[in-house]
Amino acid sequence: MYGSDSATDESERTAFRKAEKKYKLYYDQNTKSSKKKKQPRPVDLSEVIDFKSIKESLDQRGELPTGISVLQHDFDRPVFCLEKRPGRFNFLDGIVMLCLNNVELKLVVVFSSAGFYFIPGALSTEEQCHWIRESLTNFPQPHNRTNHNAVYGPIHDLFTAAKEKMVLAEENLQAGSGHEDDSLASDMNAPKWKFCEEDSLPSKRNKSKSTPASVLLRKLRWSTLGLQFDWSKRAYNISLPHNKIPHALCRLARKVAAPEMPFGEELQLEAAIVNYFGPGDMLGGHLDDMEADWSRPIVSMSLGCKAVFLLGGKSREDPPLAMFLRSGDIVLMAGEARECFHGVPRIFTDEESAEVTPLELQFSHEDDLCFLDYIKTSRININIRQVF
Ligand SMILES: O=C(O)CCC(=O)C(=O)O
Ligand SMILES: [Fe+2]
Repeated sequence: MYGSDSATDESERTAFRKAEKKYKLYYDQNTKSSKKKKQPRPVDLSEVIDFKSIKESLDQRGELPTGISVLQHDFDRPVFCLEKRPGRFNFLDGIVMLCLNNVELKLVVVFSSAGFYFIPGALSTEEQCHWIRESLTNFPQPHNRTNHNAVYGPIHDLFTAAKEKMVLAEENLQAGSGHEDDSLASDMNAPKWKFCEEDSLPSKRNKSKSTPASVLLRKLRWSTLGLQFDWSKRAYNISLPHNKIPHALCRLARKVAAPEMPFGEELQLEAAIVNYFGPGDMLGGHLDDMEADWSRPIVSMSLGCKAVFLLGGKSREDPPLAMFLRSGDIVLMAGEARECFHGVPRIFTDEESAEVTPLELQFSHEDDLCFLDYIKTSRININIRQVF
């Protein structure tokens, strides 16, 4: 899955790496005054596929760019589909079949899809807000693991603690007590962490050892739902305690995955990864290759700030296609597309490019300002998959 994307000399040279560097956020160093706010380096976005404007030109003029088709499907929005994946050889574009039908010889050209589908604006603003709330409050709760588990063990109620300006501080272990619900953290001497008010900490030294919940929230990079993934072994660990994927999420994923499922079969949604991106964060090129059957679809939804997504080919040498992902877009990667490198080199957190105005309006109630505060400069991705 992730992790193998260190910027070694070799990876610098691949077409995928070059595209990542093209879109990645860099700041201009040579601002004359050091007091001047550092400026993001301008990036050429002219080659980025924009499915929102493709949908507009389909709605208004019935036009579609070459290489992209629209699927008849019971989803109430158009489902776009790439006719071939990046890097695919031309002679494989169409498979020519000879059919013997009642003595008549027919020549049929079958265009197989690349297994990559894009539904722009699939989620309403209300649905987006629902999944943003869930991603920040319920999804990072134990038994679901997060990137913070490795250091702190399971953390409860991070979002509330951040809202209440709490700090996470080390607590002396009571004799015999251990981490209650983290089977990997079996070391009884491991420090235990607890949220408290900063002023309640007894000494300056304790204060310096504590971490504000708001910092931990900003550093939340992933949480996992359903079957838990053990990153150290790079495998699903079915013996770890886990919660079921919420029904509503399964229902949504099944509906989106339907065009890529054999007739009568239903996708079993067993695991999901929630990725959290702050300004400057990226997800390096990778394959999701830890599942038993790679051809099974992955359903992936975008929330919050706009991003650039790269879809490469089966080799990092294949030049990837870049496309915008906006809040409410859903992507389906199935069949061949499951074997393609992909990643997110850039999210846009500036007011103009983030395109989060509908979320701002929806989260305008006083009680929701904490969600708005987060999502204005963040992106969340939820991707759901069958493991076995
Ligand atoms: O953030 C995204 O849109 C992609 C996430 C992804 O590829 C993954 O988690 O495997
Ligand atoms: Fe992925």
